[in-house]
Amino acid sequence: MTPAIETEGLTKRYGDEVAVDDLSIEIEPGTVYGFLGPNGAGKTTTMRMLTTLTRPTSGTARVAGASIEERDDVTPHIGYLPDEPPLYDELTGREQLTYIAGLRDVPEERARARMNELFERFDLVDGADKRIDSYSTGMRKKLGIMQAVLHRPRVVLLDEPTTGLDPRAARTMRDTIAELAAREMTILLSTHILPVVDELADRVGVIHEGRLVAEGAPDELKRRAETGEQRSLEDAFLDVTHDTPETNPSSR
Ligand SMILES: Nc1ncnc2c1ncn2[C@@H]1O[C@H](COP(=O)(O)OP(=O)(O)OP(=O)(O)O)[C@@H](O)[C@H]1O
Repeated sequence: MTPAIETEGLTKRYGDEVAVDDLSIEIEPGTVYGFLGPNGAGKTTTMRMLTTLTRPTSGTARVAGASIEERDDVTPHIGYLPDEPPLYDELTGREQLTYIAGLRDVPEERARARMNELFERFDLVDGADKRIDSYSTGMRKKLGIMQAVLHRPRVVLLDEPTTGLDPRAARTMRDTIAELAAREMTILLSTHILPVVDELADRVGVIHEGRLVAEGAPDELKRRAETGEQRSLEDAFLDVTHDTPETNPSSR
């Protein structure tokens, strides 16, 4: 089966700084892949390369079988929720989604039905016809994920999807992610909220200083951190992301 996401030696430098360093990962279709890492580890930069928003310095990647060098081939298959969703403040939520549906060539009737379903799901029916500049952070986030999945992409990249959400909205977000995965979408989920990954991810990749320092099923990572007592994903995370001058993923 063609991997949903495949990177080979993916590297991004900003001047002397290496934001992403020789990243090679393979994600099978239908997987929720938890992309974990401390602040500045390179998660967002990786997502921006995979969504063709920034070009790698070196290395290659394919998303839904298409090379990230071919923007038009990649973008129809992906949905992206960045940390701060790009929204037009002067539009209403419904107008924003209608605009995105148009860009994505979603037929009008289908877009309308899908929008209504999403407004219901995210408990945003009352806000649908209000201007986005009146939205709270959580409402903006909800609208952001709606526009990321409106066209039912094969691969969804979510950057910190639960940040800024109240517990109920965070629950809806987690349920939605689980449902998208059940529908065979592949999800790359970047977060530093470990329980979210623990609950949802089939596999976890831990990135630290731009490099993949551990990878496996959540339980596998927990076991690796085991020292006789009950260990959590947090222990595993802290174990592999403490500052070391040389971190070799193959030795872990
Ligand atoms: N446009 C840019 N110009 C210069 N440096 C950048 C740029 N974007 C990212 N970086 C640097 O690359 C590194 C990785 O950043 P990135 O945003 O990818 O990390 P992250 O894992 O998403 O962090 P966070 O969890 O804080 O969002 C950081 O050191 C950051 O300062």
